[in-house]
Amino acid sequence: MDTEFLRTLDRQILLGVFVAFVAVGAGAAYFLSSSKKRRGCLDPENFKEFKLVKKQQLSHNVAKFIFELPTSTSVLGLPIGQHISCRGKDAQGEDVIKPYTPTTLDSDIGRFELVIKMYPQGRMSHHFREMRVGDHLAVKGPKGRFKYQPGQVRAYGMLAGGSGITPMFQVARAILENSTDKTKVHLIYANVTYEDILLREELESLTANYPEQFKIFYVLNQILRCGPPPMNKAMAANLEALGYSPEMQFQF
Ligand SMILES: Cc1cc2nc3c(=O)[nH]c(=O)nc-3n(C[C@H](O)[C@H](O)[C@H](O)COP(=O)(O)OP(=O)(O)OC[C@H]3O[C@@H](n4cnc5c(N)ncnc54)[C@H](O)[C@@H]3O)c2cc1C
Repeated sequence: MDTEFLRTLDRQILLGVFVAFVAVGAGAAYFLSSSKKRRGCLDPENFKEFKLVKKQQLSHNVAKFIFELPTSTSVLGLPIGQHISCRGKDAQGEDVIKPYTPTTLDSDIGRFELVIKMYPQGRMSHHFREMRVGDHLAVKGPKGRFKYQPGQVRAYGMLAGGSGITPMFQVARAILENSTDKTKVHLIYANVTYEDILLREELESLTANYPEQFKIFYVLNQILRCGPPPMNKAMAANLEALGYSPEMQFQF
């Protein structure tokens, strides 16, 4: 056989082997990095500390807390519809643990955010009020029974009051930002005053971006109720707990 032909063939084989190695290496690196990314930073058994890098006051009693993850490509690793347990100290210095739902998803890398409403007498509220940039928050998770599968239902009806909006926002965002998920979301969100509406801009931007899929109904000031007695009783108690005094409710 012609030696020139053989040399060309050798070069082609070598080039082929080299390209194959590069492709396999790149594939392995991608797989390792994405599986590492998917692993997340939470531990269901032990509290882990996350550094507060920004605290943004949104109103007199609501603030957004931004926590840093170990690297700029880390994800929290919280399944949709689940929450975390946060540990802090109350005004007496006693440990307190409460559930919170981040408003960020795993598509938000390197950080996670909490929007917290702080009540004057609240034990964990005290901890968040006192937190300063550079402090660490002890977090454990994931927690929760709700498991979301894209497209598992035709539509979700959601009922939220005050800070109860955070799990709804998390689920709604995950549905709407997934272009293959056509689930509709109808949210009724109750607050005492307009100023109390949490995540208002974020919710408005979801309604603007997904007008066919996401509908939100705000309820303010006065509630008109009608239903069977057990339902009326339960609604009255729940609404009062949300801050609607009996004068703000009317029962037909
Ligand atoms: C799954 C889940 C996710 C949650 N996610 C968030 C979140 O992302 N952001 C957030 O701010 N909260 C969230 N919460 C509520 C949170 O867990 C605490 O209940 C809240 O922060 C109050 O805790 P605290 O220790 O400060 O108050 P506590 O010491 O338990 O209560 C003290 C007083 O504060 C007032 N108070 C407490 N809670 C309420 C309330 N809901 N409405 C009106 N008055 C109240 C009452 O006067 C009460 O007597 C979530 C709750 C659940 C179950």
